[in-house]
Amino acid sequence: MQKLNTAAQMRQMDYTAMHGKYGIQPAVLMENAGHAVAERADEYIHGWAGKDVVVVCGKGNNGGDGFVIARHIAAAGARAYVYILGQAEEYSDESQQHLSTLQAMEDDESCLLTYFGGTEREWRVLRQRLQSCQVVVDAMLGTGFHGNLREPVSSIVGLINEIAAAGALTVIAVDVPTGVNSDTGAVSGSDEEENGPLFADMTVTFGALKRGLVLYPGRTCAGHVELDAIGMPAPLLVQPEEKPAYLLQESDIAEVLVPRSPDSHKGSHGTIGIVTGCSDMAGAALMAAHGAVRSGAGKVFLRVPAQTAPYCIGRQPEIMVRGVGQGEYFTEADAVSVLDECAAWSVIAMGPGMGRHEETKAFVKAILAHGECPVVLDADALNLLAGEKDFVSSLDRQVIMTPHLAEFSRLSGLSVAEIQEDPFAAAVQFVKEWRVTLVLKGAPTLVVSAKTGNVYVNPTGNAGMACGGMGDILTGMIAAISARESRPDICSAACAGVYLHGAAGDACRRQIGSYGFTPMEVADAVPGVIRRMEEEMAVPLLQAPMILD
Ligand SMILES: NC(=O)C1=CN([C@@H]2O[C@H](COP(=O)(O)OP(=O)(O)OC[C@H]3O[C@@H](n4cnc5c(N)ncnc54)[C@H](O)[C@@H]3O)[C@@H](O)[C@H]2O)[C@@H](O)CC1
Ligand SMILES: [K+]
Repeated sequence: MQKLNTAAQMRQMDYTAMHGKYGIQPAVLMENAGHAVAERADEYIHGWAGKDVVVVCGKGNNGGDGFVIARHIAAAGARAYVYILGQAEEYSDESQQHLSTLQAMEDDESCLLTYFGGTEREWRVLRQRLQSCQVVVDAMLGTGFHGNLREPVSSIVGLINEIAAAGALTVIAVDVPTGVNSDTGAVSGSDEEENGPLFADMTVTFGALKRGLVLYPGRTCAGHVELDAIGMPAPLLVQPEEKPAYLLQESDIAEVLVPRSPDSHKGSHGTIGIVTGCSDMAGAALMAAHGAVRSGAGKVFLRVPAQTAPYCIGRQPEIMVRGVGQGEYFTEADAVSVLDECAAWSVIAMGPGMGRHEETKAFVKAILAHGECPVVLDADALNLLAGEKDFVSSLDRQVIMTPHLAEFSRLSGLSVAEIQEDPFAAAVQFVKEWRVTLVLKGAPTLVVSAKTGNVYVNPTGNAGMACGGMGDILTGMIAAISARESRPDICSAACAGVYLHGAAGDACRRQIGSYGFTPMEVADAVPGVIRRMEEEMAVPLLQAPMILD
């Protein structure tokens, strides 16, 4: 797992490294940061030697990193044109130290400094330099940026974007691309185009990933992201933050998908009860069930309203379908027969294609109020439960809710814009109030643990998955994974489901293309993704065969 830090958490980490017990000199940390960018970008740009490079240095410590970078790339054979946006005396001590080293190199043709005052001539020369150079290093603003870009940074960003879009200019961002809020991924100038963020090809970030690099729209500005520890003491790199957030990695998923016991039987791998559907949405119920089957469920029972059953029976032989009651949708009276059998189930999933009838709400509440096994709630079950915070938060069972943005808006009472402004904060607050594990589906999907409040961000998935039915598959997958033999923690099951679902979507995109792969194809790709993980990772997910041929 990779930590996803805020600017405040980074400031604290930097402060502890420098002024706490570790006592690293500020100029050394900055040296390491600048050196890391020069080193890591070297391969990306195919070597600094012989290249003309514009390094734009802002007034803060991000600019100080730029001074270090200029020295290193000059030593590697580049010619560095350094544009300095602050006055020497405005800089921090460590930045001034690195600036004076650069100033001492001024006689050397490899490093040319310009204190940028914004005269007409300076703008003209900057434009010409950007047009004729091969690489630009963005050391304007890092974690200190907030709000909308001010001049002259705003126009410099516009100029770089314009020239990079037109030609062969590679943009390397230092820590965070200028104009991206490192906490929320919000970008400058959402309303005024001329004030927008910098679009980098590569970002080298320091100490920990920043949330703004994985949340949209910031993520689209960052390009290829590399993380460098810049010599931070190891305990600081791994120590949990106060409100932790993490980016999921494949190795985290392997911990959930442990090997199947060789003597296991279908009962060991979970009995999944999918209770959902209504007459005009039988497909959603079937897709949820198929998601469970393809995730390795031992047994999958599908319970649908009686009039939906004819559309489901016989469609997929491994799914055991039964119609409940007599109607087109579930009503409270139907709950008795489901409650009778669900004592034997490992998990219940409800919601896909269930419809929003008031009588169905009473049904959902009756099922939730009785029994102990975990429940996965999606789609219409969520729509029906909007406004039922007190009921849900008082339930004595583990609940996973998997809303997309619009469903989450209905549930939380926040507008979509309010959620997008700071999705981490909205998701964490919701979990605190509703006492459920939350899977907030989107780009990217966030998982928030009911137990700890920790946030996990999923890196897999693609825009080809933005179509009806994908969420239904995910519901079945999470249900099946939570019922595995290893009985993973409910949040781990949600994370594994989300990660595998996205990875299966990525496999479909590679094989079929970005348009037109189906939810069923994504489910069908899941076993292959697990097999690939088994082959590529050190952790075996399946037992070695007893007879080798
Ligand atoms: N010791 C440390 O704290 C270290 C910091 N490092 C670098 O320092 C950066 C953080 O430094 P700072 O806290 O000085 O912050 P920045 O350098 O990111 O930005 C601070 C400057 O940005 C200006 N600013 C803020 N919002 C603006 C806007 N909307 N338009 C125009 N200007 C705006 C402020 O007035 C201030 O001058 C990190 O991103 C990283 O690159 C690294 O050198 C590693 C060590
Ligand atoms: K930057």
